[in-house]
Formats: sequence, C-alpha cells, structure tokens
Amino acid sequence: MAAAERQNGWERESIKGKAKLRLRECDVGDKFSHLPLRKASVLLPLLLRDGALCLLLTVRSMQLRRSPGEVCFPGGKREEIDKDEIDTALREAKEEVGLQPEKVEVICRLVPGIDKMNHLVTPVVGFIEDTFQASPNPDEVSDVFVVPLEYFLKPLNYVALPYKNKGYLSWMHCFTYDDHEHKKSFKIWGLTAHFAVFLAIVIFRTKPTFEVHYDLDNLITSAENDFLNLYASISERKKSSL
Ligand SMILES: CCCCCCCCCCCCCC(=O)SCCNC(=O)CCNC(=O)[C@H](O)C(C)(C)COP(=O)(O)OP(=O)(O)OC[C@H]1O[C@@H](n2cnc3c(N)ncnc32)[C@H](O)[C@@H]1OP(=O)(O)O
Ligand SMILES: [Mg+2]
Repeated sequence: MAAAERQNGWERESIKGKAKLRLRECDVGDKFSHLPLRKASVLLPLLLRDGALCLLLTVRSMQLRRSPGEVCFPGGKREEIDKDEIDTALREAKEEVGLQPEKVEVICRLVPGIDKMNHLVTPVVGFIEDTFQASPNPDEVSDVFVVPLEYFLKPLNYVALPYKNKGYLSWMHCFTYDDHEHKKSFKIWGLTAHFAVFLAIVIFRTKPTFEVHYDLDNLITSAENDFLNLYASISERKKSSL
C-alpha cells in the first residue's frame, strides 16, 4: 500500500473514531422506551465522502398518505416483530433503501423527538459503508441523497420557521441544500432537521451559525430537558382534551 493511501486510511479511521466516542457519550439507550406513546425509529446513517462525514437522507414518495415528498431519514413505525428501537430502524432502512442490517455499525440512540402524530421517534445512529449505493423502494422513497454533516452547523440557506401544534407555538429549522453534483435542491425541515442539527452538535461540539437552545457544556441534560418539556406539554394537552 502506498504511503499516501495508508495516510488517507488512518485519517478516515480517526474521523470516524472521534465521532464514535462523542456519540457514545450521548447514548440514551432505552431510557425513554417506557413512555406511553406509539413508537417509531429513524436511522441516521453516517458515511465518509471526500474525507467528510455525511448523512444519508431520503425523499418520501408522493404516493404516501403522510408527509408525501418530504425529506426524512430511513425509518418508520414500530412493528410487533421489533425487539427494540434499533430493530425498527434497521428493518425500515432495509425495506426503504435496501441497506442490509449487518452492514450497519450501530453506535447509539440519541434523545427522541415527537412527530405530528405524537409518535415517540428514536434516532438511531449508525455508520454505513462509504461506498453504499441505495436501492430505493419506489412505493416509499422517491430519492436518496447525502449531505455533509457540517452543513447542519454552517448552512448556506437557513430559516427558522414558526411551528404551531394545537395552539402551542414553537420554531423549527429549515435548510435548503443544493446538491450541485446532481443539480438538485432539497428542503430539510421539521423533525428531520432537528435530528440532523443535534447529531452535528454532538459530533463537532460546536454551536451552529444560527440560534439553538442547547447548552454545549451540558449537552445531554439540555437536550433531555428540551424533550421532557415537549413531552410534558403534549401530555398536558392530551389530558385537557379528554
Ligand atoms: C428552531 C428550533 C427547533 C426546535 C426543534 C423543534 C423540532 C420539532 C419539530 C417537529 C415538527 C413535527 C412536524 C414535522 O416534522 S414536519 C416536517 C418535515 N418532515 C419530517 O421531518 C418527517 C418526519 N417524519 C418521519 O420521519 C416519519 O414519518 C416517521 C419516522 C415519524 C414515521 O415513519 P413513516 O411515516 O415513514 O412510517 P412507515 O415507514 O412505517 O410507513 C409509511 C407509510 O408507508 C406505508 N407502506 C409501508 N410499506 C409499504 C409498501 N411496501 N408499499 C406502499 N406503502 C407502504 C405504510 O403503511 C405507511 O402508511 P400510513 O400508515 O402512514 O398511511
Ligand atoms: Mg418510513
């Protein structure tokens, strides 16, 4: 092996190694699994392209009943055969983009989110092969693309959008990513953008160029508190609508 090739190999491993250490520090495991909400999981697939960590994302088929045409991670609702959140994420990633579960190195589960149907959505982070070629299932996925993870800290096109859910006003991230190589543009927002931003902060440990509420010195606690406040407000609203 030539010296330059060996050097590149070491660099790749060191980028991945550092990311894994930081991710494991933020692993929530099954801490939130007991919450009485319906469950869904997404896989946040990381890979290296041109020496940079990237995330693989999908565009939902226009035929889907819920969120057609929106960008999201491979994932879906929990089924009875799934033994935990990781199983759901891997099963769905196989169904949607043809990713074999044994080709995913699962690193951790991050703090969950809640979607508009009140599912508890667990983000499962895993490394996939750098050369992975997706085989999208056209019934569910119309496109697959990758975005450098750093884009979610230093975007070229970003707005914070107001988000109203049953009278409760909040904000959500909205990125536009121009994929020059494939001459396409993607809008990444809502829950998907929320997970991508948190993942980028966990790995790079720096604040984005836009405002976020996390305390970087107490990242896990501040993210968990954000989630627990959201969960409490949803439980409160559920009670008052009974
Ligand atoms: C600025 C400050 C920000 C602060 C943070 C605030 C952030 C919070 C903001 C929160 C904002 C919240 C608001 C926003 O985020 S709005 C925003 C943007 N959108 C998103 O972020 C997407 C978020 N959603 C998801 O990721 C997914 O929907 C999740 C993972 C939640 C559920 O997963 P999913 O939906 O993917 O489930 P599935 O894969 O099991 O099933 C999908 C459907 O496919 C059918 N199906 C299955 N197999 C087949 C087949 N072979 N042939 C044909 N069809 C098939 C199946 O029956 C099902 O149909 P149906 O039953 O649905 O009809
Ligand atoms: Mg899905």
